[in-house]
Amino acid sequence: MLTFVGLGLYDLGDISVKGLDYVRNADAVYLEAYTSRLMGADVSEMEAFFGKEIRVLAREDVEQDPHEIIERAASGQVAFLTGGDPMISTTHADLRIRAAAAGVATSIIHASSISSAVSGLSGLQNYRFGKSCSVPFPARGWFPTTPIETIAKNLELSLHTLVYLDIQKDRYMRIPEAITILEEMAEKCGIEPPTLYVGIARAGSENPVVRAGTGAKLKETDFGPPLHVLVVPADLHPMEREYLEVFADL
Ligand SMILES: C[S@@+](CC[C@H](N)C(=O)[O-])C[C@H]1O[C@@H](n2cnc3c(N)ncnc32)[C@H](O)[C@@H]1O
Repeated sequence: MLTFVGLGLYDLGDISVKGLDYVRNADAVYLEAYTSRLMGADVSEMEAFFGKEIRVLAREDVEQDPHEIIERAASGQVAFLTGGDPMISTTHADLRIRAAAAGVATSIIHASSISSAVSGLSGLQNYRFGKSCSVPFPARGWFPTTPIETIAKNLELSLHTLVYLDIQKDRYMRIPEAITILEEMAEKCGIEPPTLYVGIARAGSENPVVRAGTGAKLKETDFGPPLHVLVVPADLHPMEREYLEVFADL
């Protein structure tokens, strides 16, 4: 059995009781740490908490060569851990399909996700979000503008945009850098940059920071350590505005 287990948003207290029980009884435990990270616990703390050795997976281990995971799941109980909910904004649908094709049973143990936490922290209504996008760290000769195009299309439809920020081996994109990149993308595409953002840091922790305002204001705001995420809101419903005034310093 291959079970996708969500770790939730921030630390070891965020896994469900069902998830914890499964991991503690698993024959093998893998951790996918490239689409999201549990910033409030490192791998050795997780190993001590679960009482299991954990193998940390690189993107290639999952997307190109998942045979080991599937083989072990064919003969035992395998836990595949992911930050947040395991099936939100990740590529794990492919792994589940491959396991099913190999005749291996699969299941999902869900957990809290950044995609729902943003609504609670910002007051922006869940049903008003359009397509989400991700801002990658620019690389030499590579500067895609799809994120700002997605935001522009959502704004035309009066929909909010959830903007995920890039995670690389040892670096995490932060809100001020993401806003600067979005502004450069807007200039490159000849469109107006967004006039309002909501920045959220460390959702799920005891001290998440949530601030709403212009790009200039948020670039000057100290959001503290990662993970960070952004929302570009469309026109605000009066209740959404009031919530941002009360809880996000709008
Ligand atoms: C691709 S998404 C993966 C989402 C994850 N599977 C989930 O359900 O929460 C990862 C991105 O979401 C954002 N993110 C995830 N957890 C976060 C948190 N606790 N606080 C702020 N941003 C977070 C970051 O921008 C991060 O790069």
